[in-house]
Amino acid sequence: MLPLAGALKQAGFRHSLCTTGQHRDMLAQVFAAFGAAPDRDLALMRPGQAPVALLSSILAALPPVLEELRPDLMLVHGDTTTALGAALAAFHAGIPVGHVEAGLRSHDLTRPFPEEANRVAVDAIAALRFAPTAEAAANLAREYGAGRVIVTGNTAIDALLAMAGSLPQPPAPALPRILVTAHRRESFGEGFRRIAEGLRRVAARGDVELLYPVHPNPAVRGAVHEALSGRPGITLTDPLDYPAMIQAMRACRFVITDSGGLQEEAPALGKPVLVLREVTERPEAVATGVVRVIGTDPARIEAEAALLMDPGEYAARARPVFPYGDGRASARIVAAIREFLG
Ligand SMILES: CC(=O)N[C@@H]1[C@@H](OP(=O)(O)OP(=O)(O)OC[C@H]2O[C@@H](n3ccc(=O)[nH]c3=O)[C@H](O)[C@@H]2O)O[C@H](CO)[C@@H](O)[C@@H]1O
Repeated sequence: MLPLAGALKQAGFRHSLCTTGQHRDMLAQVFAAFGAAPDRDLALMRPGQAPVALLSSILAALPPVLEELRPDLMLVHGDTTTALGAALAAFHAGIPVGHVEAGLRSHDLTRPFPEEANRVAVDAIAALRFAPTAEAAANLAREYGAGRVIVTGNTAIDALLAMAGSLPQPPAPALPRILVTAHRRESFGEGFRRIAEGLRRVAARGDVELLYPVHPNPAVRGAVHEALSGRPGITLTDPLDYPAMIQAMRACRFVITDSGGLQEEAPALGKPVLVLREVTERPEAVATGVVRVIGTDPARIEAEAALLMDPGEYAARARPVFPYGDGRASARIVAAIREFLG
């Protein structure tokens, strides 16, 4: 959202940046990287808080803020519980909602959980739906008709290209590096055990190193450290700050992940992605061949990683593709907002 905030400011709109504090430790460094700061920090994150408890705190904390600020529009991004809570609170206050990253659908309400349901609910409420792709816009048109859907690209790609452009080319690692992230709720338990076994098999090749920045959610951290800590060829780290994450993507050979953002970012940086999910809401990069959805079967993870170690196969699948935006999403969103507010 920070590129969009910058574009709004430049266009002469007054805005107020409000954070709920969901993932607050990961948020501070993002603001720092963009030289920005929140205007309001609701500081609602509590240890061990389930998404539904966070949702109820947002619904309690936001109304007085909205009452005070009385905005003409509330903008939310993506599929977090924060986005859902903010959209609901704005809707109840009679404030129109603009949804950035609208229309993504895995078409399975339980995967990713709870994000798919969050997206559907936010889109239902939104007065303006900013779809990253034509396919996302088509999903919205099927559900709500074509009105108030604008294909803009994702502001996440604005952020990525701006930040990557300001960083030097990272040095090449000694051994080919595979960047790994996995933190989806629907993978907790058996899914993580299978993913860990797959990663151990990949590391056992001996000709690669795996770099895994581990999500701070205690349910993720515990399981990952127990399964993978101390394994040769596997480095577990704390989450990387955003510029370091971009450098890690640029320096790696390919990415293995269940994340959503990385399915957009890594292809824009020319890196193949193996997705540890059964379904994705981002089919566009899959269609280019740069991203492949492989599930969590350890043998499949091992085999797909082996394929990407093959020079010919790699050359065919490692190229920059930009299905999720050209870095100008914020400008398009600002133009649409200007028209909407009149
Ligand atoms: C279900 C799903 O697909 N939802 C996605 C979800 O994102 P997610 O939960 O899949 O999260 P990630 O994509 O992994 O990361 C987020 C960002 O943080 C960077 N990052 C990551 C690890 C690290 O150590 N250092 C970092 O800097 C990374 O590069 C990226 O920019 O929420 C977003 C908001 O609503 C949605 O837009 C998006 O649909």
